[in-house]
Order: sequence, then structure tokens, then C-alpha cells
Amino acid sequence: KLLHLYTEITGDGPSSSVPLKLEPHTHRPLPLVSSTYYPDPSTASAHKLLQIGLPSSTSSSVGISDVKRALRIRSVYIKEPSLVIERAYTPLYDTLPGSHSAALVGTATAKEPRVLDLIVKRYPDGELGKMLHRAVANPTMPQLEVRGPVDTWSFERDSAETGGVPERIVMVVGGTGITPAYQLLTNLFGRPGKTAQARMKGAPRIEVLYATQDLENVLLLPQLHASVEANRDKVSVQLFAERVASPSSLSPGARSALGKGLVVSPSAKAGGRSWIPFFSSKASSLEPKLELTSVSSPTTTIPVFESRITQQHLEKVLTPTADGRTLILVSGPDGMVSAMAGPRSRDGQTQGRLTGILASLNCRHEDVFKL
Ligand SMILES: Cc1cc2nc3c(=O)[nH]c(=O)nc-3n(C[C@H](O)[C@H](O)[C@H](O)COP(=O)(O)OP(=O)(O)OC[C@H]3O[C@@H](n4cnc5c(N)ncnc54)[C@H](O)[C@@H]3O)c2cc1C
Repeated sequence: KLLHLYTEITGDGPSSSVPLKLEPHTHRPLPLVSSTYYPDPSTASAHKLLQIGLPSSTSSSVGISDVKRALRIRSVYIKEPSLVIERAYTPLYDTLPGSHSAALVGTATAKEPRVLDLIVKRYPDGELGKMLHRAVANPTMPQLEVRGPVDTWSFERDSAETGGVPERIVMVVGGTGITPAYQLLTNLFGRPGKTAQARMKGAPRIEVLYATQDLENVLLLPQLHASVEANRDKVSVQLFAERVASPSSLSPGARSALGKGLVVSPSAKAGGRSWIPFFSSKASSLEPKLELTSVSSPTTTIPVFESRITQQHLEKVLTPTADGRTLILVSGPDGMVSAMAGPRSRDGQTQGRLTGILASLNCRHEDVFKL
């Protein structure tokens, strides 16, 4: 209904002779349809979930069987009309023109409103984040300048060996860098919680190593858990938090981030079920401290380590398997990307040399991509 209103105002839609399209190189005015704090809409926080209305002419799925083409992560660039700057954001679900996953994410039906779901972090002095958090949602007012989609990563474009689909993709992510990982998961396995979804045939295994400062700032955890639950043979998530509280003293912010369905307990691997002796022991950071399960699926686990992602953790994960090629995608704050794989190039156009932990582990340049 909201987008119908927008269509009426802008003339964009089936009745319009010149349909407005989202384009990669030219900004188009689009409305902010909704804006809520994330994860708890009632509590102000550094993250907001923004929904941007897409033109109704945006095409939907054009074939979802091609796994190679689904192996990509796309972004949009947003500009505020009065500001010169633009910034990239990664939609949680790829509902963009030419999407190969619209059917999987549940947007292939004409009735569903076409929106881009973005999680946007506000930094204290961050220009566009501040503006986007302040913007008041109004589906009839195209107040944001948006262009896209732009490939942030694409298997076909970026992989030197385009022959076979990799056996697995390890995503090493931090902070809002989880959004590309989540988009890739939904490209391949659909939107968690949506029923009756075919998952992409021949999809690689996706292993997410997600670094966060603390549980308060972790994003999309219930959704990640649901994705693991629905695709146990194909998806795993490990969480690395610099600070971990005991399950009995979680802050309200951490509880919101975990959502209603997740249950936290001390990890069986790090000292058994009793929290007190475990907490006082010098547990190895190589063992998880906590584990997250859900009421509906107590055996689907996300382990929580009290540590950054270290060389030892990566060594364990990347132990070569006989199964074939592993690709590694790194996405997060500059410091983290540098520590893992060396700095991105200054011009932002090329990858820069592979150094850091992944180079020490003898990973091949062509198997690592810095988003
Ligand atoms: C492909 C891609 C996808 C992305 N997807 C997402 C996403 O889904 N969600 C998301 O939230 N972000 C995402 N980002 C990051 C996003 O594009 C912006 O970089 C981020 O939102 C910050 O923009 P800003 O204008 O709010 O802050 P900026 O003004 O760029 O400031 C960012 C930080 O730098 C500091 N800073 C600003 N100026 C200076 C200075 N002169 N000296 C030192 N420090 C300074 C600020 O205090 C702040 O901490 C993505 C980035 C890329 C490249």
C-alpha cells in the first residue's frame, strides 16, 4: 500500500511510460519507508534497520538455479541530496534488479512490497550514518539518492579460477561486515523463517567467523541461528566477542541482541555446565566460553569465544580438507581486515597484497578477497 502511494506520486509503475529504474551509475530518489532502532525498536542504539522503497519496475528473479551467479554480494550507494558524499550499504536480502535470489528470499510475488532492508550503523562523527538515522520515514517522499546494484564481490568476476564452484566459503567478518555474509546466506539458502523455500542446488558450505566487541553489539544473531538450524549440513557460525558476561548477568542490550528465542549457556567444551568454576578457571580462548541454542532447536549451536579471531582459530578452521577449494572473504573494519589479510589498496579498486594472518597460514592470494 505504501509503495502504491509512492507510485501514484512519482508516476513510477506499470502505468508510467518511462519507468524509473534503479541504476548503478546514476542516483535515483527513493523513499525511506521505515526506520527502527535495531535490535530493539524501543531503545535508541547505534544501529537502525532502514527500509528503502524500490521502484515498482524493479525486475524480479531471472533464474535461481545458477549457483555460480548467486555467489555474489551486492551493495547500493546512498547519498543525501544536500551532501556530496555517498556511502555503500549492503542490503540484507538481495531484492535488487537482476536478482537471482528473489524467489529464495520471498520477493518473487508481485504482492510483496519491494524494499531494501539495510542495517546502518551510526558513528558519533559519521556523516551519512547520522543523517540516515535522523531521516524521518515517509513512503511518499523520495528523500534519499540511491544508486546500484554494485557488485561488492562476485565469484564469476573475482575468482581467478572460475571453473568449479568452491567447496566452501569462509567469511571472516566484524561489526557491520556481517551484512555481506548474511546477504550471501540468504542468496543461497533463502530468508530464515520463510517456509517452503528451495535452497540453491550445489551451494558451497558457508562458515561464518563473526567478531564483535561484545554481545550488545552483535547483529542478526537470531537470523544467523535460524539459518544454521535450517541448513546444518551447509552453514555454521562462530562468534568471537572481546568481552563475554556470564549467562546470568547479561545486560538488557545483550538480551535484545540475542532475541527471544536464543538461550545462552556455558559451553560444555569449556568446563561443563556449571558457570562458576568455569568462570574462575583459565579457560583457553581456543575453546568457546558460551554456546547459543534455541528453544526450538537445542542441538543447533553457535559457539561464543571470548577472544578476537586469532591465527590459531583460523588455522583450526582452515585445516585443508580433501574436499576441494576454500574461498575466504574478509569484511569488517579496516584494522581487522589488515590484521587478517593486509590493508585494502588505497584507491579502493584493487585488493592490495595478501599479508597478515591469512598470508602466514599460506593461503593463496586468489582464494582471499577483501570486501
Ligand atoms: C561495500 C560496502 C558495504 C557496506 N555495507 C554497510 C552496511 O550494510 N551497513 C553499514 O552500517 N555500513 C556499511 N558500510 C560502511 C559504510 O559505507 C560507511 O563507511 C559507514 O556507514 C560510515 O559512513 P559515515 O558517513 O556514517 O561515517 P564517516 O563520516 O565516513 O565516518 C566514519 C568513522 O570515521 C570517523 N572519521 C570521520 N572523519 C574522520 C577523520 N577526518 N579522521 C578520523 N576519523 C574520522 C568517524 O568519527 C567515524 O567513526 C559498507 C561499506 C562498504 C565499502
